[in-house]
Amino acid sequence: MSEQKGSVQAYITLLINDSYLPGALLLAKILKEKFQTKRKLLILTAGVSSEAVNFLVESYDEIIPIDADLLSDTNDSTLENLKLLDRLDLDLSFNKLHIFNQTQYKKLVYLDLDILPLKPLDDLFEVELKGNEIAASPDAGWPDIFNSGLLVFHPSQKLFSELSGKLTSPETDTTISFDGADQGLLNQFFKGKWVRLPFSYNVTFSNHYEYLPALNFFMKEIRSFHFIGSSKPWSSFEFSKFNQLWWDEFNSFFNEEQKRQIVSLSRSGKQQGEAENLVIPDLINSWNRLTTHEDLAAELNNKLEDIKDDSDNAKTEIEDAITQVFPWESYRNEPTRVFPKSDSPYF
Ligand SMILES: O=c1ccn([C@@H]2O[C@H](COP(=O)(O)OP(=O)(O)O[C@H]3O[C@H](CO)[C@@H](O)[C@H](O)[C@H]3O)[C@@H](O)[C@H]2O)c(=O)[nH]1
Ligand SMILES: [Mn+2]
Repeated sequence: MSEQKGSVQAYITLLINDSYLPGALLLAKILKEKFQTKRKLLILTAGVSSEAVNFLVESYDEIIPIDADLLSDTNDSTLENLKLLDRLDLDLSFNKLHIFNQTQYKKLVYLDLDILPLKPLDDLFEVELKGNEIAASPDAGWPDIFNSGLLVFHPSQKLFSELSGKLTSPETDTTISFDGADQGLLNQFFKGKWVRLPFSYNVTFSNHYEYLPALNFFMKEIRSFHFIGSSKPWSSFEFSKFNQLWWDEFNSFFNEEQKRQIVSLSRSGKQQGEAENLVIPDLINSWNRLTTHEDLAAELNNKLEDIKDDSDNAKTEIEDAITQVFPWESYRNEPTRVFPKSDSPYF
């Protein structure tokens, strides 16, 4: 990879309040320190506290403030769709459109802050795009569309104005965004211009539906996990082996004092809409407690003790969680390239 290439290509992400700060800091650590990327890391910010910015400057090469009001002009139909999705917090997600306006770079890889890379992602910059094509992985919820948490694209003034123009256009119905957020808008806008990346680059999964045999079989291929949904690993102390994977990484990069500060900032960060209801009063205490596998095992054992009735299912579930040894280590092997070769079996 030449120096010149590195200077016109960058990773970009978005932070629109302090509540996603833990994700922003971990993502940067993983890309820079764990996977040693030479690409620059950019972060678009709006409504972020100065304390949070102090943390960001240590990890990101450029902090680019954006005008959050520019694109938050959501109409009634947008809000109706967000209600249907039960994600009123995504009202601000149209700010993601600002990534298309960063024309000082030729090619960008956008990552959501709830993405945990498990392998290097630099080969995404090699994806070939013609004209205004966009590369992304299919969404687990509806695989005929792409998930907008990981995107490869060429920024352009024309693209940005066309996309932002959609938000203020007189078409106020679902022809703009079928889900009321950026994913719907981008899928409708880039219809026919989507370069389909393997699912393994952006594994969107749900705690309610896991296709475990596939997960086991394709484990070594997984490049990143995406913690979609309103509950993020840093905002929940629910046990899941996936959340634990995020915490293991977070704990490996930050000391107790840093964690306390980052988590406190995140907790006091403004939450949007119904997300406020998800704030659990003693979350910080739980975070502080549940920071190692041993703590987690102890916590689960306590829960097990607490189960007095004979609710066998719940008991089995927790026992499984304690004993299940998930072969995470095998994720850490070197990845095999699966694109841009079009004869790849994963296309
Ligand atoms: O309070 C917030 C909310 C969002 N974000 C940023 O916006 C991104 C998108 O929000 P997220 O909670 O990650 O959305 P998802 O749960 O991943 O939901 C899906 O739907 C969203 C709306 O279409 C898309 O933006 C996502 O890529 C898609 O995965 C985040 O990663 C952050 O970068 C913040 O900084 N603060
Ligand atoms: Mn996301």
